[in-house]
Amino acid sequence: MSSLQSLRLAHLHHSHTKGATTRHSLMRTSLSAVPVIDIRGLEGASRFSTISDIGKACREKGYFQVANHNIPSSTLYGALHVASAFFDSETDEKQRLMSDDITKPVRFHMIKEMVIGEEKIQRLFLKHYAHPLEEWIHMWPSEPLEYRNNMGTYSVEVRKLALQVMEAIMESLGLGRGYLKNQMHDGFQVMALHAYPLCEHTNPCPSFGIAPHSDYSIITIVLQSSPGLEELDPKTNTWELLPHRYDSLCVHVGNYLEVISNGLYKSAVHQVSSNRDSDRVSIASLHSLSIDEQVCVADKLITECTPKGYKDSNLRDFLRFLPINKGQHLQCNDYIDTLKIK
Ligand SMILES: O=C(O)CCC(=O)C(=O)O
Ligand SMILES: [Fe+2]
Repeated sequence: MSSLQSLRLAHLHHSHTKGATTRHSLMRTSLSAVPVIDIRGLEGASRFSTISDIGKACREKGYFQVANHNIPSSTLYGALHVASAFFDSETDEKQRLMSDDITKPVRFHMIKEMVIGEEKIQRLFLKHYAHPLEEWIHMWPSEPLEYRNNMGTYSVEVRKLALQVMEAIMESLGLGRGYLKNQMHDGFQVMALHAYPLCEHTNPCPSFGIAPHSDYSIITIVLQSSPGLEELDPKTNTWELLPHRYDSLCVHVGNYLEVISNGLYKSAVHQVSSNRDSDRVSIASLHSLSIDEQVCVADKLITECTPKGYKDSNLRDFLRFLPINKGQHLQCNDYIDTLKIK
């Protein structure tokens, strides 16, 4: 495939609206403010300065883009292509995987809204567990035919990158390279795929992609087919539109990294605005410890001046928390707020 421009979701040209009241109408800052980490710097003599740059980005922003990772463009495009093809297809697979049960390891969901008495698709969503791959891949969509192969290849590659980044993050916190290494190797990976239809409304577009939220992960790595992801800059309280480069990936500090770091690295609050120029597909890969493994504040980061700020918790606690909070979309920092020791 030569270009992501061909990633069109032709039949999804529905408008998607959500109450403008939920939208954070904050100013956007310039594109250049999003930190970019050249991940090759982790090899060799520049490791120390790269780790320090990663630490600064996590502390000051909670997000950064990764350049020069080893994931081939063909793997990125291949994953976006099958994601798009799945959302675009009319197969029974969607029906088979459709569910409101958020505890299912593989789940397809359609978020619809009433717009002037008419039901419109706001967003399509497919979630699947991804690690260990052999355990889950047979449950993934079997159509399009290349889905499992392309998405499987990407999930393995992005996990390697996530492990490399998490190791560097632990080092940046002064916890050492081996901190939680085995637990992260045995950890959990879930992929959340989204398709956002084109917004048909004229400016200002009243519709909304995903409301502001933070992720239930240590880190999340997002791949997007076109711009739309916006990050809340905690210092300026403004939204930054993530610049779109075809082969760059965005890393978010997730709720569990906020816990481990005792609040030194805060969860990235992000949202997706509606698309006025094109349909959009994204693949978020969420990485955390295994489902029953307790995540605790690192002992080394608990001091007299910085007492333990978060309760111990695990992913299963989060899954239990979701249904009582309507299950679909957490707003901002709903979950992490329940873990804070006040
Ligand atoms: O569509 C995106 O870029 C972001 C998706 C997201 O925030 C998520 O899956 O948690
Ligand atoms: Fe997210």
